Amino acid sequence: MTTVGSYLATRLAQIGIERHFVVPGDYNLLLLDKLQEHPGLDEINCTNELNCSMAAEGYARAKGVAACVVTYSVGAFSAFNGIGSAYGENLPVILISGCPNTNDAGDFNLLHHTIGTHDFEYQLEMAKKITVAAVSIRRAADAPHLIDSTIRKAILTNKPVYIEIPTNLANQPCVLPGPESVILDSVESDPPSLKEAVHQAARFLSQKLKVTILVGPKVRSAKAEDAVVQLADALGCAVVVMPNAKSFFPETHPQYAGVYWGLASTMGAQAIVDWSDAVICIGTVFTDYSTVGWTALPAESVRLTADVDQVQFAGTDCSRVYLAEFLSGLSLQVKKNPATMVQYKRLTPPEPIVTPSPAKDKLSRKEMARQISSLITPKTTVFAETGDSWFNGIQMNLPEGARFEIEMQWGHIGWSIPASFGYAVGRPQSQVLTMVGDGSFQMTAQEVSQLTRLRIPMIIFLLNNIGYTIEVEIHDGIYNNIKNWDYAAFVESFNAKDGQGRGYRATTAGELHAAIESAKKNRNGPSLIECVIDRDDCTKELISWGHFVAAANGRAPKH
Ligand SMILES: Cc1ncc(Cn2nnc(CCOP(=O)(O)OP(=O)(O)O)c2C)c(N)n1
Ligand SMILES: [Mg+2]
Repeated sequence: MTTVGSYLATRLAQIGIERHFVVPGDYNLLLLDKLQEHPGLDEINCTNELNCSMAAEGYARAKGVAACVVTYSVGAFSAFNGIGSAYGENLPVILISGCPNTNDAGDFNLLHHTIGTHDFEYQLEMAKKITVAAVSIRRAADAPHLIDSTIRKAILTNKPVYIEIPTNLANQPCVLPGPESVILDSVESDPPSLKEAVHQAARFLSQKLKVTILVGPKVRSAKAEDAVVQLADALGCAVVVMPNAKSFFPETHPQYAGVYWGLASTMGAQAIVDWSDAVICIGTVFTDYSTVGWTALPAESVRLTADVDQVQFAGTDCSRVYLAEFLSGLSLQVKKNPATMVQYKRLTPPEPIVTPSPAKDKLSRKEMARQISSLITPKTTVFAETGDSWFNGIQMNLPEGARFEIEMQWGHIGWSIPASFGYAVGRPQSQVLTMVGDGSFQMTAQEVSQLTRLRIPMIIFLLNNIGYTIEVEIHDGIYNNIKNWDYAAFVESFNAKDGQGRGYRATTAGELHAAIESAKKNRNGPSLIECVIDRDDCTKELISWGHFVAAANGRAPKH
């Protein structure tokens, strides 16, 4: 026999979690003890539950799955925000919340950390809306089945789930876990559907002259990145990626043709998609933001959509066809069709060389982006926060192996600080560079203290343009003005006696260069470099993007 808490700990370790993110509360303390007792798990404290859930979201980007443990209501309500992000970003995060003693409902007790009624179901009902499975364990005997079935749903769907454990059950006895295959076994495509999908897709493509592959964000969660390369090699066509799929196809591949993001695209990418008579949309998600207010969306007639478990195009719709299997099967049936790659090379001039600014020059956005870009190595992971950081990041070229993380679906400003922290915990071998605006930073800044605590050598580029510039470009108003902070001093305030965090302020090209050289040497803690930029010195892509998003937001009511 084991206990409910130890059963959960075993399952979390079996799915690959080594660090779980927590904020303690009296409803989860016994559970935290049980998790910490497991030799394969180490808890990571966070400063609040919003950051805890975002750190788990970031850890899932690094490790494929994550868990965060919070207390009832006052903790879980904040954590729901990170769960929303995990849902939108296709990340299996397991939200675990303590909850009232199983006797309290029946005893008609009123309790702390509740809304002050006898209803203790509301949190579970809320969780059902933002997860693919939400369970409340009311008896120890039910724990094994509920835990296994809920965790399996997260693994199969790459979506978040919710498990609620009463404060008096974590230490109650239950049976030992069975084989891990019960939660980890993969699922295969339906063979006749797979065969039909591959056959019809090969036929559709054989009738096309100008084929392009468009890679979307779901290729990561579908574990299909290698299969995309296989299909690209078989076709020889141009391959473009959506902004939230940057780095999910190697930018050093000879057929890489850039980021397709309407007017915010990298050079030549939009033109080649517009020129194509077939666009293989792999794991794509077309939203108002990713289509620049619906101005960049390949026509239905040219789209062959290959989704996580479905293939759809003119006259064909096949379900239970898993993405990696479909792409690999298709790569064996298609013929070379390099037309779009030939055309891309013809219509795309070589990248303009950005010359370094003289050291004494006032720091410009362009010079900041140039210096950050030059830091990226195969071991780098770039985090780009909502804001002009998105547009700066999209334009940066990535060497083989470098990764790029963006939260375009949920778009919670401040995500990048806790998420990059969680990512760095999951992938300590990466050098994480985070680009975050001043407005976003102010949302979740205190999580930098955990980077100091764990001595994580992250470099944070804080783009200080004294305001919400991305909002300004959508629609301006006094609400886009924010209080300035002394960001360098703020970060060093977390050192207290023994921390090694460093803060720098760069107002010229030379100061930025010097700050970067110092930050590279600081291997015992985070380095934040505040880049002081003019409020209006933003990318031209943000200006165009903001215009079209504002137009989409402003469409007159139809009825
Ligand atoms: C939690 C949350 N609250 C409000 C918003 C709306 N929003 N989106 N972007 C912003 C401004 C971001 O400003 P910064 O981080 O300074 O970025 P830039 O100035 O554009 O570089 C807001 C206020 C949001 N995206 N997420
Ligand atoms: Mg700003």
